Formats: sequence, structure tokens, C-alpha cells
Amino acid sequence: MTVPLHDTAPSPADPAVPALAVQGVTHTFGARRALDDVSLDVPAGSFTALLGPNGAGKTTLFSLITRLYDNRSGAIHVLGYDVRRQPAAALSRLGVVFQARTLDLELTVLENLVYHATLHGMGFGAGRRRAMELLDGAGLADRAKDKVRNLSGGQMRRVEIVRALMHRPRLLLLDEPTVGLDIASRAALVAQVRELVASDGIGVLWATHIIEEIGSGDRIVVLHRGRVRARGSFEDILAEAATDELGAAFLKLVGEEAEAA
Ligand SMILES: Nc1ncnc2c1ncn2[C@@H]1O[C@H](COP(=O)(O)OP(=O)(O)OP(=O)(O)O)[C@@H](O)[C@H]1O
Repeated sequence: MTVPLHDTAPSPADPAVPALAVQGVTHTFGARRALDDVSLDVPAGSFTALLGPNGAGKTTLFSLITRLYDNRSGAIHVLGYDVRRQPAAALSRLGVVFQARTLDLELTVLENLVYHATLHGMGFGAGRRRAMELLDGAGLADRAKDKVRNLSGGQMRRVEIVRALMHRPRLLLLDEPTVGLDIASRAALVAQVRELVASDGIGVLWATHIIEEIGSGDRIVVLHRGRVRARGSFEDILAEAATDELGAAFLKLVGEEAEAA
């Protein structure tokens, strides 16, 4: 009997298996090195902030994890599944909210969600039930039959998160999800995702350049010019930069070097 490759991978139920493991990944665009030997982990049940200024390489990293680009060096595992060798098993455990908005504005909220569910092989009824359950949790059940065009920017983002969760992923990637949102919508969005980490044990990688979105219990990876400059707990990052304030730590880890470069 042939054993499918993914059956030999570590069990996703094993808490020791990180939701995401990136090891030694380099990516170039022509002569430009967008990522240089990047390694990082997102433990299950963690909120991990990928903190980096414009051009740090955050979107490139997301494109490699989701296989928009092929990773030709290093390795990327989602719940123990190699995205290159076991793409179906890896990608089915992954939900993603891209920087650009991707909902169909002319469809209703529910239609957008059910369409996504069917792409993941869910039946119409099951997709509908899952959508309503998640919309309820996100405080958006009353907007299910509204066209997406009529939602606010913050509500659209929340629907995109709901959509990313439809197929019950164990890893959620969000690429600067609060761009263009006001302070209250931004706070609501971060709270929605933190609640998910606490209640569901999902692993989250949240790419941002906004210090205020990071909390003291988060894990942090500082990325700058394609290289990981620091990673660890909030306290680890402060200790590494020898400061007691994250903004100052970030500037020290990134800004000084940017000036020197
Ligand atoms: N398709 C591409 N072709 C050439 N260069 C690219 C391409 N995509 C990204 N780059 C370059 O790679 C580097 C990393 O870009 P990337 O978009 O990954 O950064 P980012 O951290 O997501 O930035 P931002 O916060 O501005 O979105 C930048 O120097 C960028 O110009």
C-alpha cells in the first residue's frame, strides 16, 4: 500500500508542530534580494507580528508561503507539511488575507463566502451554515445579504477574515490588513483576530509596520531589507535593543541600520 506523503508528516494536533516554519528562505527579483536567508516560526495558538517597514519583504514572504512564488531555497512548512512537496495538504490548512481587497463588490457577503467555500470543496448548505456561524461571531450576521459594495472598509476587512476562516485553517496570514482603516476599525480588527487566537488556538502571522498593533503577549519578528533583524517575545525584542519601548526598539533595530546602509 502506498502511504500518502502527508500521512508521514507530524500530526497537526501536536502542539509542538509550529503552524508555520520558515527555514533559510532567500528570494531574488533579478539582482534585487528581497529575502535573505529568512527563518521564523509561528507557534500554534500564537499571535506573531511580522514587523517591517515598506519594502522589508513581508509581501514577498507571504507570496512564497501561499505559493504565488516558488521557493527555490530553504523550506516552508505549514503544520508540518512542506508547501513545495505537499502543497495541497499545506494550503488547505492555511487562510490568507492579502493586502489588496479581493471581495467581489457586486456579490452579497454570503455569496462571496459560499463561493469561497465551494472552491474548498464544501457543499452549499455546509458553506452557508459555516458562513452564518462566522458572521455571527464577527458581529456581521445582519449584513449577510448586503452587497459588499455597501459595507465600510473595516467591515469588508472583517468579511475577508471570515472568508479566510471558512475552511477551518490552522494558520492565518494577514498582510497589513489595517491599511486604510480608521483607529477604531483597526482596533476592532486586531481584537477580532486576537480573540480567534485565544478561543480557537489558531496560529496568526500579522504583517504590519504599525507598532500600536502589537501587544505585550505577542511574538515579534523584525524584518528589514529582506533580513530578520530580531525575533522573540516582546521582552526579548526590548532586551535586544536595550530599551523599554517597542517603537524605540524598532527604530534601533531598523532605523539606525537604514541610515548607516
Ligand atoms: N515583482 C517584483 N519585481 C521586482 N521587485 C520586487 C517585486 N516585488 C517586490 N519587489 C521588491 O522586493 C522588495 C520587498 O518588497 P515587498 O513588497 O515584499 O515588501 P513589503 O515589506 O511587503 O513592503 P510594503 O510594506 O511596502 O508592502 C522591495 O525592494 C520591492 O521593491
